[in-house]
Amino acid sequence: MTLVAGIDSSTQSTKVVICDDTTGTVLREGRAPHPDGTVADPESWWQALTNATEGLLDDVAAIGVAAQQHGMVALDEQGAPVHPALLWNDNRSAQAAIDLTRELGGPQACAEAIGTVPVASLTASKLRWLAEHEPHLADRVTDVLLPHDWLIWRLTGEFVTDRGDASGTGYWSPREGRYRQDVLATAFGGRTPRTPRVLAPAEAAGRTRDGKLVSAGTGDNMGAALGLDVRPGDVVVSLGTSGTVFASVDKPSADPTGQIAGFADATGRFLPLVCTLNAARVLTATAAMLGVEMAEFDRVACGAEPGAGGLALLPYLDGERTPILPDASGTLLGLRRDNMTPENLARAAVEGMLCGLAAGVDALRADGVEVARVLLIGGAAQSRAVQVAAPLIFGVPVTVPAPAEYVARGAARQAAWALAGTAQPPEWALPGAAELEVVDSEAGARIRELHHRAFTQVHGETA
Ligand SMILES: Nc1ncnc2c1ncn2[C@@H]1O[C@H](COP(=O)(O)OP(=O)(O)O)[C@@H](O)[C@H]1O
Ligand SMILES: O=C(CO)[C@@H](O)[C@H](O)COP(=O)(O)O
Repeated sequence: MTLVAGIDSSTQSTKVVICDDTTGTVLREGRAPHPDGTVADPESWWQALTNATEGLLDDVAAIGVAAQQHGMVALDEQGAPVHPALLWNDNRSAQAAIDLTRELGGPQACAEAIGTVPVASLTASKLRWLAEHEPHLADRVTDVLLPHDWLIWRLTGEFVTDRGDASGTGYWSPREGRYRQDVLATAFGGRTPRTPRVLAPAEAAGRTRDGKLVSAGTGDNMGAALGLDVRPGDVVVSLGTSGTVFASVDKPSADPTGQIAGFADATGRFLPLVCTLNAARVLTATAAMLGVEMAEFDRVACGAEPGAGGLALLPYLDGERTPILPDASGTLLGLRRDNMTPENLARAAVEGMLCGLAAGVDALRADGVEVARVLLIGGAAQSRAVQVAAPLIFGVPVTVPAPAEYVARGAARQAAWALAGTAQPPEWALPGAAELEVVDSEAGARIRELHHRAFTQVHGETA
């Protein structure tokens, strides 16, 4: 049996799976936490990767790495970061995104050029922030990498990336399949640092010092799409640190409203994606406020009726990316003496988080994406309260794949693909799944309406 490793270096932790390359069966797993925060020393990812893979890689033939998207790793001539990496969830670049959008000719021109209207998360916005606020550091930058590119560089010594992660920079065009040096120069005050070579989906990045093949790697959402083998009609909702909604399609998106980021995927297709800043941590923060563990939180939330007695939580605890409200905070509306219970509050947290993602499903549908079912993954997909509320709020059948690290599985599948050198990735059967049917679509519609009214009341119709 040949073994392949998949590594997911996401916001909160690094996860590793060791799989059989022909079936995808997971034989061993590892994980290690990342420090909290919206900036990071890339060395902390390397340390976590080293800890999470300890003793797991000896008999592995190939390695794939998927990581959190967009993070700005700006290196000097010696290969040292000139500034701690600014992560996707760091909002200091919000004004830079607005300025960059204007300089590039407005939202429509941006969507056409780079597939996405810049928001604070994009690497291009972060480079603009660096150029404006730390010009002496910007002058020293020779290479700009993303988190997965940096890890691949540490593993192989090569400066390479893939089209999936490149499409999240804001200076690589999914439609044209090439870097837009003009956009990079505009973002970075006329500077044009080197960018990593974009590999084909099954191309290898290189080898580790001890001879293991390393595949191109990709962004974590592209990794999940590969790990789930997403098909037409499937829309994935991932409830990790971020909440993401995405699908695999054959044409690039160009949404001038800025809701949908028109990314590329890791197979040669496209991955329109809506991303919220507030997902699993809305639940953990609410649980902490109620003074309960997550298992108890689920029990409490399931004790409330759909609609949480009229409570609506707009869960913008870390600001928000979609809708574009980087400076927002959370709002709880509808409190009365008779509905002010822990049960309703817990349920409102679940419903508020899911309503933001349901708006993302609507946006993809409006963009022409077929929505036959939602595939629910990520840490918070394991919450029973989430599983109860999700079919109501999404209004379509929800499939919860067996608990697994799907980003890491996608990275492992890419490694197996690079090893095989075949035209298509290996067929890996998915482990079992729970199917959740919509039981009361009227209750779901009422919850969506409650949140829409709450949103309009606080942020206006067009925010
Ligand atoms: N049963 C659960 N209910 C709610 N949240 C959960 C549950 N299990 C894990 N989580 C949360 O999921 C998050 C981790 O999800 P994950 O998809 O691994 O995130 P990321 O990939 O962004 O690091 C953590 O915030 C964790 O607290
Ligand atoms: O910025 C995005 C997508 O555009 C995020 O989805 C990041 O890629 C972080 O992912 P998680 O750590 O939440 O999985």
